[in-house]
Amino acid sequence: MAKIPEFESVDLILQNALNEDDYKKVCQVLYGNPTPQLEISSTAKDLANQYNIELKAYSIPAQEEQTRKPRKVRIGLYQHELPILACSPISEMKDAMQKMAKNVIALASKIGVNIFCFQEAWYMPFAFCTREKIPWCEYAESAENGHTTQLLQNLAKEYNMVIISPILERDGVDTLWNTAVVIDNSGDYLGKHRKNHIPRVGDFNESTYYFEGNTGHPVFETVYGKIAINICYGRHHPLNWLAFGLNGAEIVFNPSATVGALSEPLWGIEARNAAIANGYFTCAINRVGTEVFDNEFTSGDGKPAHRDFGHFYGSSYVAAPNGSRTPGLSRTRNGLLVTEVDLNLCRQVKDHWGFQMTRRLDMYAELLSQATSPSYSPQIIKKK
Ligand SMILES: NC(=O)NCCC(=O)O
Repeated sequence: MAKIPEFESVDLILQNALNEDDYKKVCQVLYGNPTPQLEISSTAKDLANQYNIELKAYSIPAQEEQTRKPRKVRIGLYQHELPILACSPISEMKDAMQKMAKNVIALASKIGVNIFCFQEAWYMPFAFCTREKIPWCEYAESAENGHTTQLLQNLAKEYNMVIISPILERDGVDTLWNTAVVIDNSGDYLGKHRKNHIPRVGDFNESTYYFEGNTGHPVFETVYGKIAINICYGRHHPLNWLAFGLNGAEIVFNPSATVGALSEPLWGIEARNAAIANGYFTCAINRVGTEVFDNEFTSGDGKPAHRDFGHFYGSSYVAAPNGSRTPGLSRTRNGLLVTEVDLNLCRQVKDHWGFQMTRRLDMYAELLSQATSPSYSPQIIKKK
């Protein structure tokens, strides 16, 4: 049966269906305060066209303050499909990915990006659905000094950019992890975070490849702000988001790989809700395209075996603590989303809403510690 072509974006459907005035009203309700477009130079536009990258740039402003200067930071999120076939030789895939990384980071630098983040396991096919170990485990690298980290260290230094690189990590005793490496703007390795929550749902059963992370909820202090990474499936866990907030994050990145049939209705909600609840910016980045493998696999759901996972729907976006968000990138194309945020907005929203002041952590801490006990009995009141 012929596949129905993927539509480009909900945004485009709305824009085409509504007149300008109605579109503005709908956006005000759906997206919150407007996120004005940033000007992009013709050099950057030409480069984006040459690389076939959708390029969008917005700003999320804050109010001017009397006692603090604005803290403007440009965030770059890059979503992409595989540049060559999923089952191509690993060295060819890595070469193609490295070339792509060099191009897109050079492009990001032309728009003044300060912090750049790739999607989950960005330099490889998302092959965990196959449950085959060979060759996919061969993609794993050292977080501290693997080839990918080394390449990005050079680029970070060249462009004075903090780079977040989500990889498949192989540690010194051959344990694999799903890890985000943080490289600072001078090109130094700053640290890493390992994915805390591993999905076991349908084809997203990654548990045979790597363990639940053991790095807690680190926040990385960079010259551009305090940043953290909540990798993919962790976005379904509100306490995971909370923990990064407790440690002082101002921007939390959610590098992901997820498909439409599974999660698309949740996509626009979860990272945005986390921004509102925790008083920080969130950046949701998803893969694009359909990755086809040589060998068939099943999903353990009684349906026929298949060779692809489904369509990774892109739609990367940035959400602010006041609930406003940028439009999403396309569902079908490689894209670079640049968003200029003023980090002062975090405290302004905290002062306005008082969510942090009113949150009763002590009450929840007590409940959570009781709920982790095997003798926990839920507090239910019944009619006698
Ligand atoms: N990579 C990954 O964690 N995918 C899970 C799918 C989802 O959470 O939407």
